[in-house]
Amino acid sequence: FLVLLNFAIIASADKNDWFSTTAGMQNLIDVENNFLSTLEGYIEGMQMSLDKIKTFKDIMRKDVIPAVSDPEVYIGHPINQYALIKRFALKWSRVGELLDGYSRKGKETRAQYHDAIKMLPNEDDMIGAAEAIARLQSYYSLNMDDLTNGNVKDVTSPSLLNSKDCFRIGKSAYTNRRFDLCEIWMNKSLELYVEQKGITRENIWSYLKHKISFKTYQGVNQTMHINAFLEDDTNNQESSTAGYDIILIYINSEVLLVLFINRIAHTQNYEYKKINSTLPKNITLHLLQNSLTLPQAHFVFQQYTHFVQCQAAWSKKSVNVFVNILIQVLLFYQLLRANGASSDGFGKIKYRISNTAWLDDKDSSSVKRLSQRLADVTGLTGSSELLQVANYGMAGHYIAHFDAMTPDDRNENYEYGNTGQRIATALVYLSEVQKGGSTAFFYPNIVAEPIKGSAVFWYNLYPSGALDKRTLHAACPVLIGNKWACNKWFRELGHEFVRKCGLFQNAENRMF
Ligand SMILES: O=C(O)CCC(=O)C(=O)O
Ligand SMILES: [Fe+2]
Repeated sequence: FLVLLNFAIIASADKNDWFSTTAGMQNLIDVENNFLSTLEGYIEGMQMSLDKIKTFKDIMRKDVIPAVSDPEVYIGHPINQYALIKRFALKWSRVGELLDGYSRKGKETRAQYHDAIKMLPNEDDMIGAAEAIARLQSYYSLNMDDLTNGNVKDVTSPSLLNSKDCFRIGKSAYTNRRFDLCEIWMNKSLELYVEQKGITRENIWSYLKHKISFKTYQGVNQTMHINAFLEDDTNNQESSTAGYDIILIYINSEVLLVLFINRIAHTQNYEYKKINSTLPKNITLHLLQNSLTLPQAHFVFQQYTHFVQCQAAWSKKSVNVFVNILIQVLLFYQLLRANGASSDGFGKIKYRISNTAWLDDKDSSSVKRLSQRLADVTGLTGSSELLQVANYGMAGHYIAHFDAMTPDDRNENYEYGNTGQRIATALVYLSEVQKGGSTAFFYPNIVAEPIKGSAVFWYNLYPSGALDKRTLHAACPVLIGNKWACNKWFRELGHEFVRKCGLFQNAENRMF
């Protein structure tokens, strides 16, 4: 502006022959002086703006250094995930404002950021990230002091949660009607409060003032709902002791499967945070039994029909190769945020936080081999769905559900398609998860820990076609690590003769 002004003064003056008199030349000195102050002002402005950019850049660089040093480990930690989303949603999104919009280079750079930012994490992701932290804290009863210091069960993060972060997390809990969690986070926000832009103590108090109503809030408790749903069945079942038989199955001297066969145990405890019995992770070799042929393996497999954890123990090396190929195949697919029915219609849902892709046997020889292997071992060679690969996100989970449709679903007129119900599920783990991410089975009260290359198999239906409510299961939130898994769902069509009806409604699954 100043530069223009000075030009204006000169332009408005008559053009003299400056050389013809010294009197006028004095004006030139004033003009020069003005020019200099103008330039100095300009430089100072530029300098300030550069300093701002440099400060911003330095702060960002400091945050990014630990991320680039080992991205996979970094991303496996929930507080880092939160920090990463926050950097994009709240910091990178504003970088354009710092850049000068006048020079050609400045304009270009601004435009580049602007275009890229549209694709990157935004406010919605920030809310999702805040919800994820609240979910982890509550499911795994994480210590709040540790958590805000970036320590999750002794795995540390260079990122911390400040008062504003706690406020944001508390707010998301409030929106989700988790007033109990809102209170915890708002109290923490108050504790960590220091004078800063965009948040006052009053803001925090405005949430805490609702404390009385928090306490009296009676929400619909999903766990209670599930208990009620299962109650009629639990009374009818005879109880048996929990325990596992372990059988290893060899094919051509290569271990094909390890079966963990558990006998069903009864419990009234359906909350997954309370489940602490885990399946044994390391298989002891002295439990090895006889080497079997594929039909024999098939036969043994069929004897144990309820909850079977089968460890695909083909050599560790080939498991890695297989997994890598599968994940590479995935790169050609767009992973989509898992959709499902919710009260808001079909769309983004909170009960399942994962991205999924459907892979066809035609897509790659490894997909085909996996489908074939699952069909061979289970004997379910009839209709099945494409392989569904899932990658879980921040605190990624899937709340208690049945894979098959429930009578309620049917009332809502969901269609089975022309292949019928999902009679069975094979859930194959494609990665291990450092902490969390287990699959919880409520009725036998066991959790399957993801073991890369292993699978859990169960029938969702009795042979009569009735839903087996004991298959209620959930994916527990991923606490630390990256979880990849895939589902193969076998449908009814084509299995009519493979899996015949028993003589009564709840006849157990058993092959003859
Ligand atoms: O990932 C898991 O542990 C369970 C997934 C699941 O139950 C499903 O996708 O239906
Ligand atoms: Fe499931």
